[in-house]
Amino acid sequence: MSLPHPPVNDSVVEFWNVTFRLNQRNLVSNLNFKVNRGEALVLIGRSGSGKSTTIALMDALRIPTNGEVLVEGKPTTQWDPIQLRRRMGYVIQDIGLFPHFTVAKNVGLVPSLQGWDRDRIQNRVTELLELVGLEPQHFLNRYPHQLSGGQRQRVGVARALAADPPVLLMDEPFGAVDPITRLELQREFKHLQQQLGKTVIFVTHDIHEALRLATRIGLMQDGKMVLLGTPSEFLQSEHPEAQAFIRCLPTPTYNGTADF
Ligand SMILES: Nc1ncnc2c1ncn2[C@@H]1O[C@H](COP(=O)(O)OP(=O)(O)OP(=O)(O)O)[C@@H](O)[C@H]1O
Repeated sequence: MSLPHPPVNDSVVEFWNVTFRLNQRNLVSNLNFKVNRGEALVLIGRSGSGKSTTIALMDALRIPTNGEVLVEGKPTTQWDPIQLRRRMGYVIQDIGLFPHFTVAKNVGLVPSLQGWDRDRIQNRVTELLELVGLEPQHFLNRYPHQLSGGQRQRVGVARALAADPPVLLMDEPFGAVDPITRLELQREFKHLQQQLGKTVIFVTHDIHEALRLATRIGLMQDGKMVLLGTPSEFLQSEHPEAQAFIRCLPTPTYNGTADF
């Protein structure tokens, strides 16, 4: 009789007692949590609560003062930073598209840096634009300034997905668009995440967004993670900071599960 396999450690990112200190101040302290493969962990918190710092610790833009951040089981300090960042697509609010590159060139940038041949890049770019809902023939040759904010955000998501990284780090990626487009982007993003099975760490200070997108929500306050749980656990929490966010919801009966 064969023995059962040992349990597989399926955490993609792990924080072990992580503190990051700058100018004699802890920007985050004693963070302990794991992000499982395929989950969408949403970090929520007020401005300045440490969300972006937590993300920066994942791709070694910040190195812990104490403790360790493991990515795929290896401390970020032991990763080659370039290899590490190739494992992680990064999307930020102010998207950072190159203004003098067309959409096609922006989206195909990482694959071309990785030496893919031209046809493969072209196919990948077309596939990704379709995936994020931008008709390739209309958008391939446009420049970022010829796009709306929401279209730029989509190009940013396509670019982050281009080399098929297993992890996506998204820091307020839908911040700069009107609420209708934002809802549309959230909907498409959720669909994409489920379809592609990516592990996503997503930062927001919008409670609606957190409830819509998260498999789990991590609530940050003053550099600490004060709550980590599913959306329904979050909604049931009596933590004062969770309550403060819940009060921002339009009706007390909203349960975060409504279709959108
Ligand atoms: N380079 C820096 N030098 C000094 N303090 C910094 C620096 N970067 C961030 N901080 C401080 O660290 C704390 C956490 O910042 P962080 O950007 O992680 O917060 P956040 O939750 O992402 O905020 P926001 O929602 O406003 O983006 C804040 O008090 C911020 O002022």
